[in-house]
Amino acid sequence: MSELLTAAQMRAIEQAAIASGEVTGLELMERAGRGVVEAVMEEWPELAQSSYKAVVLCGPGNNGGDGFVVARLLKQRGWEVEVFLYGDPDKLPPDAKANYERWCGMGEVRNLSLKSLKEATPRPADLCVDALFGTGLTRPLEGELFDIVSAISTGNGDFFDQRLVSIDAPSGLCLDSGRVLRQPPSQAAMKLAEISGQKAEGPAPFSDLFARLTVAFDSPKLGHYLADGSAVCGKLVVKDIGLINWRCLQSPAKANAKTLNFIASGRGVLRRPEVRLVERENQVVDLRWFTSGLFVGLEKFFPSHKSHKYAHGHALILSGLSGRTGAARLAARAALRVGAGLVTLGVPHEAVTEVAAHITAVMLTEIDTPEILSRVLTDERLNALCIGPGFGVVRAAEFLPDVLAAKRTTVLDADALTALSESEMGFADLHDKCVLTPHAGEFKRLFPDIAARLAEPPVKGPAYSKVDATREAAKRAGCVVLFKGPDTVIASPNGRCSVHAATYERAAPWLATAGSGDVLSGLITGLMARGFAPHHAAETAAWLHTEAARSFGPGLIAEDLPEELPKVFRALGI
Ligand SMILES: NC(=O)C1=CN([C@@H]2O[C@H](COP(=O)(O)OP(=O)(O)OC[C@H]3O[C@@H](n4cnc5c(N)ncnc54)[C@H](O)[C@@H]3O)[C@@H](O)[C@H]2O)[C@@H](O)CC1
Ligand SMILES: [K+]
Repeated sequence: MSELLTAAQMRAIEQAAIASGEVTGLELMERAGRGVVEAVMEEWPELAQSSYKAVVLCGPGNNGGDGFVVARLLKQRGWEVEVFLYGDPDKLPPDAKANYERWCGMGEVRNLSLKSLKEATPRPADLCVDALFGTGLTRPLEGELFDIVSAISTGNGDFFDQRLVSIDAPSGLCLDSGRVLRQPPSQAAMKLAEISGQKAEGPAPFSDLFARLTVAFDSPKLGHYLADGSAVCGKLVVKDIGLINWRCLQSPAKANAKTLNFIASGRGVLRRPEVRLVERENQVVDLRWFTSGLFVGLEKFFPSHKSHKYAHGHALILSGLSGRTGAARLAARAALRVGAGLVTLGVPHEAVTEVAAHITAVMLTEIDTPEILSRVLTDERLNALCIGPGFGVVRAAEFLPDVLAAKRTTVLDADALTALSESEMGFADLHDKCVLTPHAGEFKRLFPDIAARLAEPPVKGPAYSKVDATREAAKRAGCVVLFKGPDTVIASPNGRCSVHAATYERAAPWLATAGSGDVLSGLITGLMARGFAPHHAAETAAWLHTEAARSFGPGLIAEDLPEELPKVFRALGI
């Protein structure tokens, strides 16, 4: 299981390990540099066959220190290595300084400028190592540094031949938010923005693919997955630097006083991960648990139905008016495929014929008014609800009070979210068994101030992130919020948070197709019917949704997603 760390958490872990006497900072830096060289040779095996030319750009902190280690290790392999330093060598932190000095015994260090870089690369280098900034980036790049980083971004390969490896992060990327820090806007840009009514933004050194390979240490950071992170990192490799086992083995009995203080301060080293990456490993375990029938919770409500279909729950999906019933039918099909025991569509009278013509395993009940819904919900076996897909905003506003009063596990999506944002009732009636599934536009309508903060250009680090925004939203709403995107963030009011990334090797751009969101809602509803807690259901649904899309491949339409699930389950061995 991966936990996604903030830069401060990573720093705190390193400091605690060093303070405990487990390892020195110098040794950690050596392991980091070794990890980078290893990752480079794994990514480009042709580079391991002979010796080549590298340019290494070192920054003023420990990221630069890693760069000096990489330079030394490549030189020891017989490479021609040109090293550049941005900043004053006398001001380097101690471990970086030690590695600077070791390198000085092997080769020259040039002052980093566009001119010196051009002079040193009459022919492009085979590898460029970006060791300018990592977790210590606090402000946007400026001046010549800005120009250099813009110039080296992949595609601008005057100085090197395509292979750009970034140590820890593409320099300029905020590792807490996945956003590339921008300079404050110029006066002219502000004036222009004022006229066009848009937000003024200063320049960023890059905004799309930067590195071909990014090598991080210990654990991935939030910024590797959120926002632009995955686009600018290229491929992400995380190398162990020996701290994971140390963290696992730490127990209060073994830890020394400094570590104990650290644990007590609760800064995230030894306690449960604060943000987890939703991955195959943890979802497979969870899925086995649910298909084995050992789920908890429902038995206590339906003791006599333990091995009956009711033991797998009964989901009620509310349908829109005729001509708009497709969305709810998609959701219902997904709920059934993901294993809800029974799924019923609640359909308005005038759409009954339309819906009945399309369904077989899904059941149908007529629900025309909120009063009828309340009557239907006197059947306590209906344990999960979904309202919103194709439902109509006005109807959603009428139904919402009764839906929420029923206090079932409930997914609110699409029109239900718009109705919620327009209604006077605010978030007071939501309860902790609700899941809101907004995309960016719906999120903005529901939480305009939070969305505005997230839209502010990131001019200093750590920048406000989608994790910050979703956590704030979940706290305000008092329920789980799943904020959609290629970087989906799921947060609970207690701060529990997960990131599901359909990026890097899990990218499935064809998932952005009409009706795909309705399927996601159905999956969450179905899993909640089966007894999954809301946060867990949202995580697992997001993962299965992408997995089904990846399994099907390009050409996918929303209808294919539920039908692909059996294949996904089979591939998982369940
Ligand atoms: N601390 C440790 O023990 C380890 C650190 N490691 C490396 O160390 C890195 C973190 O090192 P640091 O905390 O020194 O941070 P960085 O090396 O990322 O950068 C910090 C320095 O950059 C300056 N700076 C920040 N933003 C700037 C900007 N826009 N323009 C100009 N200067 C700017 C800061 O004032 C500071 O001097 C990690 O990313 C990783 O690569 C690894 O060696 C593993 C071990
Ligand atoms: K870097």
